[in-house]
Amino acid sequence: MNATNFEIPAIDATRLPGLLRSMPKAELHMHIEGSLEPEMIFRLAERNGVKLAYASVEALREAYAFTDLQSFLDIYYAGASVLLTQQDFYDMARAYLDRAVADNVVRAEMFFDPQTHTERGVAMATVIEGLHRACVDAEREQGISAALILCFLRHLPEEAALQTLEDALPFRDRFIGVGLDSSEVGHPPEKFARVFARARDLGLHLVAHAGEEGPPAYIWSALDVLGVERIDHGVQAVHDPDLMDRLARDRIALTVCPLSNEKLCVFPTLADHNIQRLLDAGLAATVNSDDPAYFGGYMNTNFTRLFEQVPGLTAQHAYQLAFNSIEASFAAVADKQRWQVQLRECFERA
Ligand code: HPA
Ligand SMILES: [Zn+2]
Repeated sequence: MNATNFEIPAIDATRLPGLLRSMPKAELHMHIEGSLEPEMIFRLAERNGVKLAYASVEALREAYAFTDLQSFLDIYYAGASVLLTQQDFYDMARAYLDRAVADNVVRAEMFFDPQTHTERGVAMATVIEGLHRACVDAEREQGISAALILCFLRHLPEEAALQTLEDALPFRDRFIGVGLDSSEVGHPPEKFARVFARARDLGLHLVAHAGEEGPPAYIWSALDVLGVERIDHGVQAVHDPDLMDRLARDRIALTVCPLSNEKLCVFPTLADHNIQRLLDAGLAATVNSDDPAYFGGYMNTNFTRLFEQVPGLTAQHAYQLAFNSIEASFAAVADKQRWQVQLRECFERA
């Protein structure tokens, strides 16, 4: 099914990797703390006098052998412990936005986890002002449109999320929405009903991780209890035909993360990924990098490896994925229309 009404011209398969790289795209699911490369972790640890549990960049990288979400999160939170000053948050976000620009990402909506930092004594202002300044400078100097989404850690109580939202309100104009991340199983979306209701009253966009490792029921409650506009991951939806119908009917975007799913063993191999099934059922699936420094690649690596490994994916799917990402972004309508024109021209030229 094609929700764009644009049948792309016949494209030689050898041109597909180049197209995947050059097409304009939006990244809607990436955790800025997950863009900390081992080299930067060591540089910041030295700058801030933080002691690391690993002797070298190589030793740290070797520890990136994950069996599930929790095995990753343990290392991810340890890596984030080197972030202390506003400059640290700025440097991390500028480095990611540089990589995004190189991958022809025209819009980046970046998750950040304030509780990971405020629990260590870092001020909310330090986190948000550093990240925000990076967005402003990247936009001005490189033309990328960048925005922030504040995520609550779901393994912590809802009271902590409510307090985090209140603490962030002096910076209300610095982020566009709220999300829900960290350990999924055992922490269903409905645990956060009150804080999402409060965020909605504040006019914030709402998203949540659901159906990464957790069951379809978590996707239903993210939609019907939290009222989210997009589902982060959502790949477990295929186990519930009624849910598939609902997601297709309402064009609820799924922000799918192929290399993340491979590294966290959500699918046995990348070739087993169900993204083609999602797209062919008319769901607004998108491709994203999640935690690019930990999972083996940024946006274009996610696209090119996915299309190398999943045999049925075509140029029409590539167009649909990029179209969906722009459509599902929270950017201004005029910007979205401009990027969709650029996308179409990119395929017409190919
Ligand atoms: O993939 C993820 N899932 C849940 N929480 C996360 N925090 C960073 N990455 C992830
Ligand atoms: Zn994620």
